Amino acid sequence: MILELDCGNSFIKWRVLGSGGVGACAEGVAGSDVALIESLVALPGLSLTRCRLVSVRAQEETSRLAEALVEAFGVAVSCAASAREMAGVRNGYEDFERLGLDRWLAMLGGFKLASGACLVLDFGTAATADFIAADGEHLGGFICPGMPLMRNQLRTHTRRIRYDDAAAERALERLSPGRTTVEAVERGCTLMLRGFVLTQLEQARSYWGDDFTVFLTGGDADLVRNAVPQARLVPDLVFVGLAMACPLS
Ligand SMILES: Nc1ncnc2c1ncn2[C@@H]1O[C@H](COP(=O)(O)OP(=O)(O)OP(=O)(O)O)[C@@H](O)[C@H]1O
Ligand SMILES: CC(C)(CO)[C@@H](O)C(=O)NCCC(=O)O
Ligand SMILES: [K+]
Repeated sequence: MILELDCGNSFIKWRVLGSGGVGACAEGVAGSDVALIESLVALPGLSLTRCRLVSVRAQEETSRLAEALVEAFGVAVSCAASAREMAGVRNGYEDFERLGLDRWLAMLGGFKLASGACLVLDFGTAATADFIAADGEHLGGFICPGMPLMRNQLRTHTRRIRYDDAAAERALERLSPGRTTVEAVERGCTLMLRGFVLTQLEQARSYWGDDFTVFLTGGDADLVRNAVPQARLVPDLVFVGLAMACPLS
């Protein structure tokens, strides 16, 4: 069994691939290293042979997690690393090592699935967009605050914006102008994300006409889904790229 981890800024997304190969036999989202290991230990019949991970966290934090995994499960851990070029995609950053590894892997996965020009949109702690041309050249991308950051900035820097998660979820059943604070904030931030998406689409059309694939990924991809009906929602796009960047032979 192979353990795969996507260590984002807020959560660790994990899944265990069975020896048969197709599909995950377990998966989840953990808020910390300790919570991750607890969830894994609780899995009946877990017998890990390998582990591969991608992290956008600090080097020391990532090493600490890798060591904890070695200690808990005795597995070798392989970490995705930056590259100038891989699987036909050329990293477009001036300094290729500065490009977030989650973005890089999602790009590798997207380009493989599209076999052509693609726009990769990821909605996590940050919202990101990356443009990959049909010849594999990465034209660059954009980074904005994602839903959790927008919402928390408003909560932190105002006195009268306060509400709980359940109210936030209810508020998103519609996107008409809010008549309560929670509706106004949740719908307003959602429309910001949708506006971001529409602007990226315009830019992609100016490069490639209609000849490109849009990918949506990340925990908040559902919030913008209706704005791009033609998009492919691929929640595990980073994992698709992770398998390409860390093949386990
Ligand atoms: N099962 C889930 N567990 C945790 N968050 C979820 C889940 N489903 C949707 N979300 C939402 O996804 C968002 C977090 O996105 P995601 O997990 O893709 O990224 P992240 O780890 O926070 O950050 P990064 O962008 O660095 O990967 C949060 O706003 C959260 O509300
Ligand atoms: C932008 C995030 C936070 C998205 O998870 C991550 O990819 C990251 O930390 N990137 C480094 C900065 C960059 O990509 O330019
Ligand atoms: K991410």
